[in-house]
Amino acid sequence: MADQYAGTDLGEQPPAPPPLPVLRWAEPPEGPVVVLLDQTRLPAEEVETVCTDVPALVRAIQTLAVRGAPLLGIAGAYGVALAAARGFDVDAAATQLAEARPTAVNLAHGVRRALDAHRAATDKGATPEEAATAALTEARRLHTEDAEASATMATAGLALLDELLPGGSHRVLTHCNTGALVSGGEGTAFAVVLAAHRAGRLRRLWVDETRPLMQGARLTAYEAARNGLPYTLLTDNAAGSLFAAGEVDAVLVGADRVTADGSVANKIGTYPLAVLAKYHHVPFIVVAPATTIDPRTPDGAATEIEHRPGSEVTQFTAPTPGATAGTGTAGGTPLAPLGTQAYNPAFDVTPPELVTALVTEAGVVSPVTRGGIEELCARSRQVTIS
Ligand SMILES: CSC[C@H]1O[C@H](OP(=O)(O)O)[C@H](O)[C@@H]1O
Repeated sequence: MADQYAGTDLGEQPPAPPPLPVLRWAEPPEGPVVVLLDQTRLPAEEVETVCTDVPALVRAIQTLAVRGAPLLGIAGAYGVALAAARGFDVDAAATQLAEARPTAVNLAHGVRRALDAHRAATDKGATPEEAATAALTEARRLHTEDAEASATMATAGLALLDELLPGGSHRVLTHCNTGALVSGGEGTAFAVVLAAHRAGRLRRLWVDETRPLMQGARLTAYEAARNGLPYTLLTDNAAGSLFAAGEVDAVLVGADRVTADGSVANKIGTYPLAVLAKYHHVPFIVVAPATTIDPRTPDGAATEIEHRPGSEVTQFTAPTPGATAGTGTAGGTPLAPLGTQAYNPAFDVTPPELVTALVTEAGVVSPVTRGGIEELCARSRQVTIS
């Protein structure tokens, strides 16, 4: 392929960048808050949003100011801690947080962990302050666990890439954003890409722009640039031609929910990549922490897929405080005639038979089967308990 696509040349490799302040708990004099990097403003601006109550955090989740399955779980847990610390109705807060977005099971999981910690403390006679502290401690534990899971998955994922693609440096295609912006650590699939880069085995990262909210163009390219990766952006509809040209060695994506049979719900546009990978005999690898596995949802058909406003498809909205790109708020630039109806599912489902391997911190499953999922769940409970 013509060398004009040889990857964004960043010249001298910059030193590893400081960690992104993606989400943190703070206790200023006026009371505890959850502070998050507003992802709707990236890459143009690095702006923090301070959430002083649960409705503000719910809005941040719904507008994707904070997003990405593992980080949604962490945000949900801190949201319960925030409600408890500020004397709000904790049960009502937990319901509002868990229902803010339906597909990423991590959100409900994180809310549940903090809520259970709060209830357990209360049941043991803890004061409201002590119960609030218990919820915060659990949120912090989940935050740390996710960072550790990210590092484990990065190592396991790179070992798998080296096993599947011996002897070379890898050309990886990824979809949406799965880096530090979705994680307590360096991410899921993107953490594997980072590990390959640091090991000198990333030849190129192909970055799907990921319509309509452009998580790839806005966020993955931002993380790739700040880490000095050789990356090339492409429109989603250009991916097929890359496979046809033999330019993709592996596909690495994240997940929002892995069901009991191994079906993978992930950003819309993932399923077509899995079909392309199958047709072109390219490994299709899903990287997700065990908190993304949901054994209670039997299969992909039972997975609730979030449908978002059609205006995200029919309009472009320049990043403004609290507005999701394309939400049709004042000032949106029409990309279609006004009144155009748009189909806008935020996720699709990839059946397990199209997944080469599922990489988690509890182990790698390949092929992806119901039994393999059950084994991961059993192992992750052991990991959690230990
Ligand atoms: C590995 S979690 C990242 C996951 O979340 C994204 O969805 P969204 O940006 O709507 O939160 C997408 O599905 C990514 O794969």
